[in-house]
Amino acid sequence: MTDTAQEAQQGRAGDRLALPVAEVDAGALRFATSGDTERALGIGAFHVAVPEDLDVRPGLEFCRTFYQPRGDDPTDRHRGHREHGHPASKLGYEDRPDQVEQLQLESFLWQEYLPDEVTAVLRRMRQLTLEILYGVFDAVRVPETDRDLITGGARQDTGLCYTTVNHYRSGLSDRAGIVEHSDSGFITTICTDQPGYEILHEGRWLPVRERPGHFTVNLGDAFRVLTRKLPRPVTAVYHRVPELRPEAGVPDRSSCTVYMGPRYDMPLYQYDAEGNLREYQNFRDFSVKKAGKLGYDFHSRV
Ligand SMILES: O=C(O)CCC(=O)C(=O)O
Ligand SMILES: [Fe+2]
Repeated sequence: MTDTAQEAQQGRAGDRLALPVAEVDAGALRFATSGDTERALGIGAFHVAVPEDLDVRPGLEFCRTFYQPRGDDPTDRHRGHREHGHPASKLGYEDRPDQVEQLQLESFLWQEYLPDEVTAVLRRMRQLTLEILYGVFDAVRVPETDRDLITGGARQDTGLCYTTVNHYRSGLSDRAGIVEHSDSGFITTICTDQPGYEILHEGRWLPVRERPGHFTVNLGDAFRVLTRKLPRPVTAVYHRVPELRPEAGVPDRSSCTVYMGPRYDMPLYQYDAEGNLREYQNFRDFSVKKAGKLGYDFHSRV
């Protein structure tokens, strides 16, 4: 095989990484081949087709308004989120040290704080994320009977599920778009409007090849810890967005995500080599330590 053909087969051509592709069909996650499943678990990231009847535009449009000052309309939920305070949330708005500014809201607060059409998009993304999570549990053979315990009840929405709405402020120079990190939970589904997402793959940072009409899905630390001693451990993908520069006529990069992980009052779990489930570490302790390593303050309200 030529080098180029080999690289294309491995999903690396022209120094862009082509991720494995899956779809959710009648609630079940399907990769094109079993080789794709293996690659997806090894990379810790893959693409999933956006369902045909899901229009993500209200989500992406909200990424372009949430940080704007609210006008005279006190009921406007599209704008004013920098100043809002979101008192019912333990997360809320954050001005990060990198280019990104973020609004993070738990799923039980979407209806209260977000425009209805944004809540509708996020709820569809949440359902899809749950189906993908269960598909990955199947792939690594996590027994059905353990899943409610491990996730804190992702199916009943009693685990931790939140959205992150990202605005990359291209006007801020000399800083990363979003600094390299792994996500802390089990899984994150990302909807974005522009390239920029990069993965650390075999020791090199590679931009991921865009696949229109697809979400990008990341596997996170909670999955890595859970499966570390199993025959098929999954990778918590290390990812980043490098500094973005302003371009005339091009809006700032946007993304909105749905994240699922353990609640902060729960343990992370891990299977031992015999396949027995053990408590590993309190998830809040794990998260505080990790934020410190990244140079972030951990959410002050959690
Ligand atoms: O904007 C992106 O593509 C990635 C965002 C991200 O990594 C995050 O919100 O954790
Ligand atoms: Fe991330």
